[in-house]
Amino acid sequence: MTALAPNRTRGSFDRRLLHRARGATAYIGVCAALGLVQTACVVAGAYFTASVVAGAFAGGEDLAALSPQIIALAAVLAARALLASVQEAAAHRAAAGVKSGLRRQALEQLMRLPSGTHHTGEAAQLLVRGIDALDDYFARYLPQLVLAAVVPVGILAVMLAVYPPAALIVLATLPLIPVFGILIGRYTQTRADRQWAATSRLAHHFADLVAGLPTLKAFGRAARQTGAIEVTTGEYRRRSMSLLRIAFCSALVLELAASLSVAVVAVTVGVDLVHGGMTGVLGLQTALLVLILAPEAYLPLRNVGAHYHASAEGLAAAEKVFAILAERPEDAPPAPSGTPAATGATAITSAAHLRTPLGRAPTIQFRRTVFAYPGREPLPELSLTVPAGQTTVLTARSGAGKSTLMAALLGFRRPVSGSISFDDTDLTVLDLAAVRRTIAWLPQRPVLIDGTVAENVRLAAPGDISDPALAKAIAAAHAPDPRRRVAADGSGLSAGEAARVGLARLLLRADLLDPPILLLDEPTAHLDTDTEVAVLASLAPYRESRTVLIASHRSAVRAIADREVDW
Ligand SMILES: Nc1ncnc2c1ncn2[C@@H]1O[C@H](COP(=O)(O)OP(=O)(O)OP(=O)(O)O)[C@@H](O)[C@H]1O
Repeated sequence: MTALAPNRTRGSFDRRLLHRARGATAYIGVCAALGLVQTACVVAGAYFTASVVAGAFAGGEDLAALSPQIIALAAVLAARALLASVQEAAAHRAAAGVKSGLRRQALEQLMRLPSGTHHTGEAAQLLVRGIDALDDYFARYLPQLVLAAVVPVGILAVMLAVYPPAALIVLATLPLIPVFGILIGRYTQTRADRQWAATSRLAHHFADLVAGLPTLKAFGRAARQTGAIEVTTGEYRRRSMSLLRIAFCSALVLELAASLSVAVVAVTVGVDLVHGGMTGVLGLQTALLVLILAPEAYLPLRNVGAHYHASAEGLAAAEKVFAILAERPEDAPPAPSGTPAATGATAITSAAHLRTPLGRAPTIQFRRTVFAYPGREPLPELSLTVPAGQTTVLTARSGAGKSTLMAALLGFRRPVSGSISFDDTDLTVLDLAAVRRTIAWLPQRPVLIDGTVAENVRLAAPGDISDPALAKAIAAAHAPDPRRRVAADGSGLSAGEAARVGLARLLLRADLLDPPILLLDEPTAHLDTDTEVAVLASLAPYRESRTVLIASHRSAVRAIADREVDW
């Protein structure tokens, strides 16, 4: 699992997040509008507070005389509270929209990518916890970013109008906050990276340890892992504490810079008051207004820094999602318009098309096809014909590429050279979704979900599946009791039972969708001879008039072959 390290290169405002999601741009508009109203509220609140205090202390006004200002102040405070809740609601709406958009796009892309490209656990963590972390980005960080742009400008304008020296002091000291923030950020960058790496190592270590616990126990090595865990968690603790120290120091520095700046404003205002630069009720009111406004000018900038750290994980997750979205799927999109696939002239574009009026299943041809996995020697070149309507058994040695070949027919793998064709139409110009609908596939290790055997078999085809159809497939495959519970890791079933659940799925798919191609990868590898014979007998009617490709070394399977292929 890779750590979700914060985005270091693109800064904290990722336009792609806004472009990718409907409603997010509107949300920024809402934030800007609310920011303006909030600025007005800050200024109005300061004004009314100053006038009430100055009126009461310097002007000697009583409660009745001051009540209009007090009511106005209460209204301003209520408006601020209302704005905050509107802001919160808008933020959650926007975040929900962006998150579901990102999840949908990432899921679609993951389904287009070859299986195994991404670690399942990592992808699940990214799409669930990682993307959820964007809440902080939308609900806290972005609004503060907008406020940081609007509030100081509004306050400076008011200060410039009522007391220019304070405006100049704030103008001169305000940039210190982002400058200090950036300097501290740079300093913490490497440490934060190391912290993310340590978190990742710890997560890996734990996951591996738990998965391997039975083996470790069997070999009497479980106790020794305690030391290893101590080392990893110790490193994690040290790095966390060091990062926390920096976080506290950084907050202190920003706080100090803001406080000193406000103190300079306060001293200037105070000196002016003492030396008679500001006199009377109006003088005190102006002084108070400036003193109340000064910290408000620094506040949004300080908050931006604080909320950036909170939203870093969400940003990092978004970055990883964008990396996935940028990956080029091996199953490239269908051919551009004008090509045979697009016009439908010669292409296989639907299951119905494959079921030709002759009821003929396609001939599949691999011509000088070479497959290669990253970092591995390419597999040997292969030319092979799988004749229409016949059963071909692949008997090549283990590791020769039989499963790879089946994955390629489903579009999960692409040859680096050579071609694959269905009835002389190249796979690359076919609509992959349509091709997949024409195939029923039993992988070597059928994927299982948490649930009952029946629920697992029902994955064969979309839509409602009748109980009799389900029962027929389960019986034909000699699968276990449909009510039995299965875990996603296959526990609850033996390897042979799991294989028969996969076979029941294939048979059900064949019954419901009538695909003209069957691919079976080691269908009887874990079965005893009697069950194997029974299962192969059940398969016999399904093989008729279909192009069937089976990978197996078993003699009972080889006995049903019209053709055997080795390489
Ligand atoms: N995801 C992968 N990454 C790297 N190499 C892989 C991957 N999948 C398969 N290979 C390699 O490609 C080769 C062919 O694998 P494949 O599973 O297609 O063989 P096979 O003929 O089906 O083997 P078996 O009979 O043992 O199932 C093997 O050397 C295997 O190690």
